[in-house]
Amino acid sequence: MAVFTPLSEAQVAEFLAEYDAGTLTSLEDVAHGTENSTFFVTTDRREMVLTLFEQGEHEELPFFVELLDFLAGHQLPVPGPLHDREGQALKTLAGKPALLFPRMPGKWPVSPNVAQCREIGAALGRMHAVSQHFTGQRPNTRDLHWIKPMHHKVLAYLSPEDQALMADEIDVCEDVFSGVDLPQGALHGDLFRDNTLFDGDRLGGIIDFYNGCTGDLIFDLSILVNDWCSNDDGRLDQARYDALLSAYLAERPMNADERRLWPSMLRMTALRYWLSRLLVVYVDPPAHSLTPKDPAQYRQLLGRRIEEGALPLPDATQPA
Ligand SMILES: Nc1ncnc2c1ncn2[C@@H]1O[C@H](COP(=O)(O)OP(=O)(O)O)[C@@H](O)[C@H]1O
Ligand SMILES: N[C@@H](CCOP(=O)(O)O)C(=O)O
Repeated sequence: MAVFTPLSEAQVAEFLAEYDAGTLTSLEDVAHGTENSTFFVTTDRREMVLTLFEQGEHEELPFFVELLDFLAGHQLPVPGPLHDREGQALKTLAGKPALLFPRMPGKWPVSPNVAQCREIGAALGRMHAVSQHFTGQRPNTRDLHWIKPMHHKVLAYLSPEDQALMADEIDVCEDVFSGVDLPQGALHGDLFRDNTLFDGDRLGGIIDFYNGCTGDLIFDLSILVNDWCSNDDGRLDQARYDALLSAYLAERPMNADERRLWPSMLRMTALRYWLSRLLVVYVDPPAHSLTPKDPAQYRQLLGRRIEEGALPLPDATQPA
């Protein structure tokens, strides 16, 4: 997808004059944004990314700014938004809410290797160790409170077996998670490979925090593991799984409840993406022409997590 709101160099030069970020030397549309208009902006001093918010909940943007400010302030590899000379990060450009970010190096890892899994596991562990102290609040908009009512919208499109699987999984989740208080903190909320940038095996940055929220830390970790450590057939790759989790646990050990509920959380977030992808395909397709992500991939992943059963966690004291 391309840019939805085109910008001229003159518009961006005038916008940049409000920051202490140098003089515009080049402006480039970013072709592969999916929801917002994104531009690479280069000045005589630095490289940046300009985002115009085209959709979504604009009233949520101050939360994302606060979260990114907090994480960047703790030296995590995230693009902390630039603030203008008045101290404002969230601005308006071409009538749209706008944020300017530092440009992080690298590209997203299509087939992540063990070293990259170790790196992202450690980064999320460090992020969660500090994000437990973040004081902002935004409830998780994709947890069981969302899954349960939304699943009714897709049942009609599923085979009888899949209808039963979805309903049974929701019952299992309600049963195992009820009455348990898992460690909380700020979450990325969608830490797929394509929301990271790697320069070789070095993590350049974690981007796209627009699913950011507060909630169960292992919700975030299980999204990461399902996407980064599954093979094409949905089975977990043991080496990537061990590397990612050992690195995470070395930064933020899990408590007993988290260890016990870990296999259930992997299943719940597989269900979450099976459902969100089904909703995109059948119920609420995007206005613009995007190829929807395949729900069947996460249906398969859920089946694999069920087959795998009580997955052991690696010992954080043993380097993978
Ligand atoms: N801070 C950044 N540094 C480098 N590249 C970025 C940064 N932010 C976004 N990008 C690039 O722009 C693309 C689109 O950004 P993203 O925030 O994911 O938009 P969308 O929500 O529209 O998909 C990303 O895939 C990435 O290539
Ligand atoms: N990474 C997701 C896409 C974003 O999901 P959403 O539910 O927050 O819209 C995927 O691979 O499905």
